[in-house]
Amino acid sequence: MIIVLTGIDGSGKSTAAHALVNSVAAHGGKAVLLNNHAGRRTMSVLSAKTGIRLPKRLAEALETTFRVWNVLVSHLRASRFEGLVVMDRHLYCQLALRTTKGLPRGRFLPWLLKALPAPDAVVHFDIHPGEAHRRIMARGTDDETLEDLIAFRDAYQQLPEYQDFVKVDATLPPAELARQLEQLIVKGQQLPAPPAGA
Ligand SMILES: Cc1cn([C@H]2C[C@H](O)[C@@H](COP(=O)(O)OP(=O)(O)O)O2)c(=O)[nH]c1=O
Repeated sequence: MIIVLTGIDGSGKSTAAHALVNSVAAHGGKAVLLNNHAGRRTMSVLSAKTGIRLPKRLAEALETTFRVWNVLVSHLRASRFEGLVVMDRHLYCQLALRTTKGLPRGRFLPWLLKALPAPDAVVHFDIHPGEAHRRIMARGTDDETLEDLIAFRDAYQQLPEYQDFVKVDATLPPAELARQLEQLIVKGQQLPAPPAGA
């Protein structure tokens, strides 16, 4: 079973993904967490340190390359794993990021989404950008502006796939969020159909 977690930075995907995998393992189940990051945090830290800002298109092309590579490796690993696979981020995130940069979806990412095995569910962590921004500032490892987070949230909501995402309230206490995610897995058969073309 493959569960994909999406949502703007600071929405709590990584925290929930770790909690979910640990909880399944604690109950004797098999679960693995696969991270489909695009190197954005590393690039933003490098950019802040060096003062070098890559042109928008080049930065996006690099992110897409990292993202696609990680997604492909994750699906390869998932195909060899018997148990719950939790993917932290996926190609949907890149499609939303492209929108924030005024770029079209293009053909490649939608094609790849269709070609890859469909996740059993894409869970979207819904959060007010202001709260996500507060968390990112407290995390202190990277930097996102409130404006970028608002644009990212709006871009997710514009995705044609968004209507099929399973939305969860990301401001719930982590234990309650974990409980909801575990319920989703237990009731796997009752999950809504995966996003079209995913
Ligand atoms: C889930 C959660 C996370 N946090 C913190 C932990 C992290 O430092 C930060 C962001 O969480 P994180 O899980 O890293 O979010 P994402 O993977 O979506 O970027 O917020 C809270 O303060 N409260 C919460 O309820």
